[in-house]
Amino acid sequence: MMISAASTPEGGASLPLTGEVDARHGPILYMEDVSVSFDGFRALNHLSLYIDDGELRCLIGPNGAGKTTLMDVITGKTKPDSGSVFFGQTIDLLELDEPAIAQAGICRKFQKPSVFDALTVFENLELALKTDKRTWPTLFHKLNGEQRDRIHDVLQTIALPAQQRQLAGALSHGQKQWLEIGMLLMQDPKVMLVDEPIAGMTHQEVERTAELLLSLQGKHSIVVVEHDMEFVRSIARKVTVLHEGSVLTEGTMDEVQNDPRVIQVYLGG
Ligand SMILES: Nc1ncnc2c1ncn2[C@@H]1O[C@H](COP(=O)(O)OP(=O)(O)OP(=O)(O)O)[C@@H](O)[C@H]1O
Repeated sequence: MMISAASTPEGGASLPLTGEVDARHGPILYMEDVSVSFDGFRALNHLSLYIDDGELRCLIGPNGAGKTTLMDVITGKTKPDSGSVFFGQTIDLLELDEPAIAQAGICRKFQKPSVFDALTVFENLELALKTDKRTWPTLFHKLNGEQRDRIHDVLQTIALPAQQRQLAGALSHGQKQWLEIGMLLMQDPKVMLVDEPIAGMTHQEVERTAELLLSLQGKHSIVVVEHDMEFVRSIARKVTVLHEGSVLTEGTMDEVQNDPRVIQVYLGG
């Protein structure tokens, strides 16, 4: 879970603060001409991608298209062979390690929820507060009013105020996913990368997740990787289709679904 990485930045390096990201004259996040090879296999092939400040972007593509590798490059897990990756206009992500990138305001939600089952919903959010954990050794530190308000705001956003005293382990699968999104929100990220958020959810949970992600756009820039086309249609403004490590096309869901190249890639024909 990126929360732990974000909350334990390696000391020493001067880390850019979230508020300093400069997206005034362009995208909040961009990758240009990025290539990644694994043992000679090109997982990303001269890929360029631009994400606007506050947008909700969906990323689709067949298995092996490079979606996970793209996320890994943005979060610093994988360093590309070539190309550039910038956060705002000034922060070169290739110069930062994973904890520094998380600290700068880019967080990632993996497919499987990883909340602390033995803690309450409230305590999970409390743990995720953007504080320096090196000077905060216990859970039972006294929250100030602002921190309490922040937790209550996030509880409202993820629609779990009624469950705040419940153990996270007793939540449904969907509720655990929302709690983990809430834990990321506690860090007030600029960019959230969300990997297959609805896998294993009930129909009702899927609808609620769509509402949640839609409510976050504008305040955060969100990149969602998802295979479920119906879900993508329900949230997408702009869809990027990856194929063989490159952007095949971008546009509205209707545009990409009617694109013969996309049809061919998905049908394999
Ligand atoms: N660490 C690695 N070593 C070798 N090959 C890798 C590695 N990581 C990814 N690949 C290969 O790179 C290609 C792109 O993989 P990636 O996981 O990014 O695709 P994806 O679009 O996320 O696929 P899926 O939808 O199946 O998750 C695949 O062919 C994969 O086998």
